[in-house]
Amino acid sequence: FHPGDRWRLRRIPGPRQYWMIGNLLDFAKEGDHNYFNRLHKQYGSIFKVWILGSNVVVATPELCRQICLHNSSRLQMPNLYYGKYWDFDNAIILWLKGERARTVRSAWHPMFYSGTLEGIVGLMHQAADSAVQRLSAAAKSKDPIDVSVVLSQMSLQVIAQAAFGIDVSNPDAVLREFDGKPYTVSQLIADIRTAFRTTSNSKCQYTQLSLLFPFAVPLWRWLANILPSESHAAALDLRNRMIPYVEGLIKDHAAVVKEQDDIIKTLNPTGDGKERRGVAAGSFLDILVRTKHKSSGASLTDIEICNQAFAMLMVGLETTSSALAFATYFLAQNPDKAEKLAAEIRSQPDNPGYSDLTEGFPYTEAVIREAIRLYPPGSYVIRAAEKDMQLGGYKVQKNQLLIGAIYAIHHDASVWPDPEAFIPERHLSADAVGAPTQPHAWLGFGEGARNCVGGRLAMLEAKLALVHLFRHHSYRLTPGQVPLEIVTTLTLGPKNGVWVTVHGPTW
Ligand code: HEM
Repeated sequence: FHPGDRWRLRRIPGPRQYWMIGNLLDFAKEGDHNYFNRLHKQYGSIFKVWILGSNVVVATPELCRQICLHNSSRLQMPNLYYGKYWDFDNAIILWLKGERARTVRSAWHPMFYSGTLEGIVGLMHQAADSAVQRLSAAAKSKDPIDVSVVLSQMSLQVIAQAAFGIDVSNPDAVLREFDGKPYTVSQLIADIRTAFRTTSNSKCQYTQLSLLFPFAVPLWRWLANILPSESHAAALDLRNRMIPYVEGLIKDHAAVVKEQDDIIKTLNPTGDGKERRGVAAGSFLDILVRTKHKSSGASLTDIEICNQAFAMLMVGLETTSSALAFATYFLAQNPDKAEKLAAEIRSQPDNPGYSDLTEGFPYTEAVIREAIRLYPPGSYVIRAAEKDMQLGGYKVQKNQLLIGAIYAIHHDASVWPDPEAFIPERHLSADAVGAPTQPHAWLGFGEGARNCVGGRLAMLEAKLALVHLFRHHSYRLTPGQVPLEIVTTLTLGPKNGVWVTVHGPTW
């Protein structure tokens, strides 16, 4: 069906590809992490698959690093939307390329400077305190609780407050009204989850058809809008709420900025209003509104700003809370490690500040890194080859889609001894038992110019959360969850949550 691809990649090993569907069925059935892991064991460090296009998959730290360092764009998913928000999907950071990607990424960076992060540590303590209160209530009632839900509410509280100053602690609080109907915090949370699930829309038949027959995209777009699939309809529906909501925030922000400028000008008529310009810690919107495109000097459009705001809520929520849920899962299974963690936490001040958290708590950090190693929320990276290149002894051509199979690398016994075991100590020193046998083997935040921008925020929040969760409580898994069921949408997360019973500080 794709004779050109078949011929070009003929020397690279890989599973049999079926007419039209390639390897899509196995990929969908097994989940990307299991599928690439199995193929890595069968075919080695480099192999080819066909999943909505031909892909060359690499599964060693060195090759993964090579594709990430030499290429800085990914696959662009087809845009199947109509109407006033059609441009929205063209601004998703994950798919941006070249100068536009650099500008938009640079708008994210100040969010993660030390000064900004220092400013939101207090907020993180508050959010973690609320999570602990819910866990204490579960300890009292002795009822099992899904810790992933508690952690995801905590992450949302942090990210929504830090980025927009929205208080999401009350699920019934009304954020705005649309056509006289209230838009509440719980609806926003549901919308973020749907947005996350439908971002790449790879399970929608029209997306699949567009990737199979790209020349007919206008036809698939038309069909998607008159006969939408379930996921396309959900994605459209939430755009009609979330985009006006964020647009409203931008308008409010502009009004506040103008008011402040007016006050400053009244107090200091010769000034130019720059006194206000110090970036208020946590105001992602403020940073975005003032970002200019590097070449044209033009401001970001409202749609671009909305999209980043949207993305911040999505990626900031699911990834960190999944990593924390996984960490709790492994700690609940390994009481000796949980005890060691609790001992480190109890040896430190109650409410550690920014530098205590970033410079201290080595075991806590090792626990998080180990949880992400075993279940990386970003289970693979994608790049498009910028030019013809040699990869693992094979020639690949410009524009070839390349995948770095993070999960498979993290589970490779030749890289990580005893790979299925939860051993946080392996991250503490190069000669520790279980330490990786190769450099750059931990790829939890990706690599290169398109690595995770939010890694520092994620690590800070995760450390602080564990400090709160394990200072006063210990956790036992409710039966029937080993091995944990995993779901992969845009990221990898626990399929049915992580159910635990909550107990006192020690086992
Ligand atoms: C434990 C939590 C997290 C994990 C494991 C994680 C992992 C990843 C991975 C693997 C990538 C792809 C990197 C690559 O292609 O090389 C990525 C990209 C990204 N992450 Fe994270 N992430 C986490 C938290 C966050 C947070 C909290 C934010 C922001 C608030 C964030 C924002 C982003 C963005 C914007 C990108 C795309 C960057 C680009 O395309 O240039 N992430 N993340």
